[in-house]
Amino acid sequence: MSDCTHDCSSCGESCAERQGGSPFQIKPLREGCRVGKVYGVVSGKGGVGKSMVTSQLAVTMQRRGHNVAVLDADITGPSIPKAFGIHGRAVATEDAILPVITGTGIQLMSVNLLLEHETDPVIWRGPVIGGVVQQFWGDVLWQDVDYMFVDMPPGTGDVALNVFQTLPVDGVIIVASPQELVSMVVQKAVKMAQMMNIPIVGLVENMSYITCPDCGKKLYPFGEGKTQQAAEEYGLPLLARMPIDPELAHLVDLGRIEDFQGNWLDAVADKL
Ligand SMILES: Nc1ncnc2c1ncn2[C@@H]1O[C@H](COP(=O)(O)OP(=O)(O)OP(=O)(O)O)[C@@H](O)[C@H]1O
Repeated sequence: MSDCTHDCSSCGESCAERQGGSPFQIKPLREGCRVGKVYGVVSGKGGVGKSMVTSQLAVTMQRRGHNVAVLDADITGPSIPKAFGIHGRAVATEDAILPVITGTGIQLMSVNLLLEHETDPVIWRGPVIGGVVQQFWGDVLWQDVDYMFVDMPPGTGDVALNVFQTLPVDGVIIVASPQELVSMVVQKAVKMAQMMNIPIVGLVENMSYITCPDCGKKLYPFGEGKTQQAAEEYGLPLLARMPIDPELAHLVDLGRIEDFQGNWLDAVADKL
């Protein structure tokens, strides 16, 4: 264990002297609730399209006839409700919270659905964020979910670690930009999952190329060809390559991710 500061509120260790109990216990689900498989969507750093991939995967699996839920564990940067056009607040019973249901029937929970104003910042430490995610798991009335996708906090720090240890994650999907795939940042995310014994489903490369709207030619602004090799070095399958798609960005801005038409994530869905 690293040097103890005796400040349990900012510490991720689960030692014997810990005050306030371990932050790493997985709560049981509410009576009558069911969640099948839980997949975390992770990235080595922020802004690479993790939320985009989480919501697209949810939509893809829902279209295949499964019951799907999204747990937005990116507590300090929640963007899932906006992608689905949801701006209201979740409804609570006396001792539980109801997930918000999207237009196509996906169950959602995000801190943004509980804040008075969705622009309010969330300034909490890692273990507190882990506690909120624990409540999202144990206090939300998830109804007969086949697949739950978790938008994880970016990076491999304290917050991500706490969230990993509060959810029964069956596997992770790692999202990276082409530059990231050939850098150490992705290696850190891969190693974190391996150290926590969480299976890695595969890699999704986002913002791989742009298709010229005039001639249809694929342009690779960050270079082509190195990422497959990088994936092989990690011993992981590169399951999808998503282009930079202005139409997709526009749909997210309009809150209409459920209308997207691309099938880039089919290989990921097949593997799940
Ligand atoms: N393939 C894409 N084509 C067009 N726009 C994209 C694509 N991927 C992501 N974007 C846009 O880039 C921005 C960042 O994406 P997103 O929020 O999914 O990243 P993130 O990794 O979840 O970031 P953070 O971890 O910081 O929350 C969003 O505005 C999103 O709509």
